[in-house]
Amino acid sequence: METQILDGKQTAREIRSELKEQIQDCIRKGMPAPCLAVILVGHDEASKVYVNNKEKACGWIGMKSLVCRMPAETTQEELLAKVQELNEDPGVNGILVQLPLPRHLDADLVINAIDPAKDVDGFHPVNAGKLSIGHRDAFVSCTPAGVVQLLKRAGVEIASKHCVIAGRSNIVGKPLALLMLRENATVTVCHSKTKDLSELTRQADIFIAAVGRPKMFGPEDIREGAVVVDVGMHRLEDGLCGDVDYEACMGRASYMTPVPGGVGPMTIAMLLSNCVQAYKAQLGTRS
Ligand SMILES: Nc1nc2c(c(=O)[nH]1)N[C@@H](CN(C=O)c1ccc(C(=O)N[C@@H](CCC(=O)O)C(=O)O)cc1)CN2
Repeated sequence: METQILDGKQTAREIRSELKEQIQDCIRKGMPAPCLAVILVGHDEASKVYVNNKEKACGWIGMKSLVCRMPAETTQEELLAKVQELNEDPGVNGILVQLPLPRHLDADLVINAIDPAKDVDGFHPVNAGKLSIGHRDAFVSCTPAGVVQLLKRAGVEIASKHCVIAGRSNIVGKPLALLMLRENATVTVCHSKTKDLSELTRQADIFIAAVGRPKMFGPEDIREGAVVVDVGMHRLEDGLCGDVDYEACMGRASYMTPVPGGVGPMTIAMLLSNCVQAYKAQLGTRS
């Protein structure tokens, strides 16, 4: 079987150009450029790469970015004070705190402190709760939103399909299950306590791997012709890979996302989209 690549880089490029147009329209009408504030605490190397990618992406679409780099020793109080300062800054439309935080910091406490109207990661309980009851004005977390956009823009049918998600994290697995339900898929969520995991993944029309274990899934775990989406991101000695053995599944899956170049760039594209959504909503309340 020929496997079609779900090209996240190209799709993210298309989304960025749509957002750039929207921002230029707003600026032509006299509105200020939108601004995304990113807080990076400590020196996690991968986080530095991701924050740099976010900063670059903002520049590409005409969005301002404010990167607050804070030392690893930052206290909970100092971090909460920074979040509050950004909440109160009318020039800041979106706020995110890059995860993971250093171990001594409570991420939930920090996320709860972000104004839900500026929570462009979609992690705040208000936004997560709104998603769970179908409110469409909530910010949806970027990776799940990116997966759905990648599938829809590639013309992959989701409605009535059996979608199996391996992984139940708060930032990917759980919101992704809700989004796929919203798209009328039949959703199965697997996790570390699931028995006969392979029996379930082989039943999937759409299999989404989000377990955080390099190359955990191979051709024996997917049905011939399944759509395979790999949310994993691992830096091994021979380069980046995902949760799926990409080369081994080539020729068995009908569609597959590469790592890198699949879900990752879509995560950033959807972050930009959320920030433009926040910007427009805030301008609407101010006009
Ligand atoms: N506050 C947040 N923290 C984290 C999030 C998030 O959504 N919000 N998600 C991940 C990291 N992440 C975004 O921050 C992220 C990971 C990977 C990529 C990406 O574009 N990957 C590229 C390869 C990049 C490289 O060269 O290493 C790809 O897959 O092609 C973007 C964003 C955890 N933290």
